[in-house]
Amino acid sequence: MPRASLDQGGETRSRLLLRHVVAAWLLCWRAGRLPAAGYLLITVVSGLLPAATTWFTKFVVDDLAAARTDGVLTWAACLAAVGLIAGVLPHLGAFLQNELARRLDRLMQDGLYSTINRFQGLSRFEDPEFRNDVSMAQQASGGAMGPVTTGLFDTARNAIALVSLLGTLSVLSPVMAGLVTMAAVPALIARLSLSRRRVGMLAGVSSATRRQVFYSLLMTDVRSAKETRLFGLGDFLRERMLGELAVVQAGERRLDRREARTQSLLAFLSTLVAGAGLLWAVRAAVNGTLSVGDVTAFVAAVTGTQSALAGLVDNVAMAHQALLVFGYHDKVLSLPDDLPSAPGTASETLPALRHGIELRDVWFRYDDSHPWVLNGLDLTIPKGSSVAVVGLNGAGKSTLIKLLCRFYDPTRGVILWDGIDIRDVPPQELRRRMGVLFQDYMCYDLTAAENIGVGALESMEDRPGLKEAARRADVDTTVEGLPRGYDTLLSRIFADPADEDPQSGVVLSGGQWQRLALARTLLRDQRDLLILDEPSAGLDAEAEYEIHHRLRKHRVDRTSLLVSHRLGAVREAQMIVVLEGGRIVEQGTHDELMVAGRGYARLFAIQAEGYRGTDESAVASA
Ligand SMILES: Nc1ncnc2c1ncn2[C@@H]1O[C@H](COP(=O)(O)OP(=O)(O)OP(=O)(O)O)[C@@H](O)[C@H]1O
Repeated sequence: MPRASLDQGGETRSRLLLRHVVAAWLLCWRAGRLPAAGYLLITVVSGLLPAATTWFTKFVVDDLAAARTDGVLTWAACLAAVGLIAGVLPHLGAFLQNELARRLDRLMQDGLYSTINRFQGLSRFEDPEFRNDVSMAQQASGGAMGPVTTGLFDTARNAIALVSLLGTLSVLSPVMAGLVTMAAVPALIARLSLSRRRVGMLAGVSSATRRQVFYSLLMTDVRSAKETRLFGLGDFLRERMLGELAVVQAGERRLDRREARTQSLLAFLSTLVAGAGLLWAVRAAVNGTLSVGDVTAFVAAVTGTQSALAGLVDNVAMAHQALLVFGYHDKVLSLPDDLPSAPGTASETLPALRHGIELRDVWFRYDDSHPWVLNGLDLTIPKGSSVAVVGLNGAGKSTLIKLLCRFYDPTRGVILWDGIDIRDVPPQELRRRMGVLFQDYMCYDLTAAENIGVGALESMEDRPGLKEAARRADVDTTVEGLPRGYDTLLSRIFADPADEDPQSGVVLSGGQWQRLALARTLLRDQRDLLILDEPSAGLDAEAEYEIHHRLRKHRVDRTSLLVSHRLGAVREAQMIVVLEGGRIVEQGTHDELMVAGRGYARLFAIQAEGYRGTDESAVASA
């Protein structure tokens, strides 16, 4: 089983666990001082109750046996009061416990997702180990964290109960106290080992769990529903999901079997010790060494001690397990930044672009085991110029954009912004200066206004600004025509079922979504660099012409980078760059490239011919 011990930076397992205990308690305290203090108080009082019950019972029984009537009622009243407290405290405790768990849950989720948001690159999100760690950390943020709060508090309560009961038992029989304690040691060791195995198993099946979720999402998500139905993938996906579930359950079953064996053995051992103790106590009472009250107290103390010890072992094991899971949360939270700046060079801000952006001998591959995607790329994008990048599928166009946005750092070479290495400024600073439309843009299940507004959160409430961006992307009339205009929810899955207006959730067409995504980008049009990756792929011919016409006007005097397979759309660019196999193979204006008569001219002729008809001679002549 992989990485159950979670040794980070060579730290020993016990030190790591101790650090997690301290971190969990501090977190718990931060989450809610009042419920934590209240629960702690209840824990201490509840811990003392079993011993108090034992002693008060002994006094009542002894007084009754000796026919002493003067104090017996007081002892009985004390016993009743203890019973009353014991009856009420668990409910109060449960409320505080739930409240604490809720607050802790919120704090942990906040921490986890703030950390995830802190990672500015994309590589971590493509790393299966990171995904597994996050999925384990998500478990720590949910209900599974209960044992760290309740487990640790309950451990304290059971420890208090145990100490007081052991005190009682050792007064009556030190040998028995030792025996009962010793019998708990193997139980503790076995349970700790089981909890370690369980977390190891959970981590080991984490990929299978993620795949199981993936298959089940494919069966329920509206976006995949078309293909799953058209291709009849339902049974295929269901079987795959069940296959992954079987892997997860096989791991659980193996562990449950081992747990059942171990627990039965331990239960047998503790019953044996209790039975032997009972025989000894009854014999001692017959011999007159113990009173009747002593026997009652002895039996109660043995049972109480055993159950407190079992509870303690249980709590320690559960807390141990939860702490191991918490370790993943801690691990994710302590991950360093994924795109660190070179030491001593970092600058907090990036000035506005004055001269241009230069890619100097940029080499890039997604992973050491992957082939090179960019092979020593040299490209200058002068300020105020419009540059177009064209090339066949897989040539590296989108990768180039991802590098410009600093989602990855070049494996070799540099990208300079007015001579500043972009690795020396925070990625957020760089992105603040850009407007980008990705090829695989997002369609948010939000309102139309929000779908545009997410492009620049500070403009979310600026309705005229949103409308202007929509107008430039030629989508304002479409949005105005929606049942609730800009406030129409662009999703049917989150529409309120109680809402009587059947139009409250609307689904846009592919081209309308694309224009909305373009509006989102144009909301940032005052930024220094505008990047458009296939901005018109989903548009009809008329709309494409219209959008490109608008964009051309819009890009005048703005620094822009346009990626498109439609060569008619890029011909106005001041510089066209042809990428092939991660290298620039041609560069120039449309006219220059046509005169050169190489790959660009050939592709242009093929596309032009496609629009004109099938006159092969035109293609051949190009
Ligand atoms: N996240 C990734 N991890 C690993 N390889 C990737 C990743 N993204 C892209 N690639 C690989 O990098 C190469 C270039 O991909 P890229 O998306 O940059 O091409 P493109 O020129 O934009 O293609 P298209 O015209 O099809 O959009 C491809 O071989 C692709 O398989």
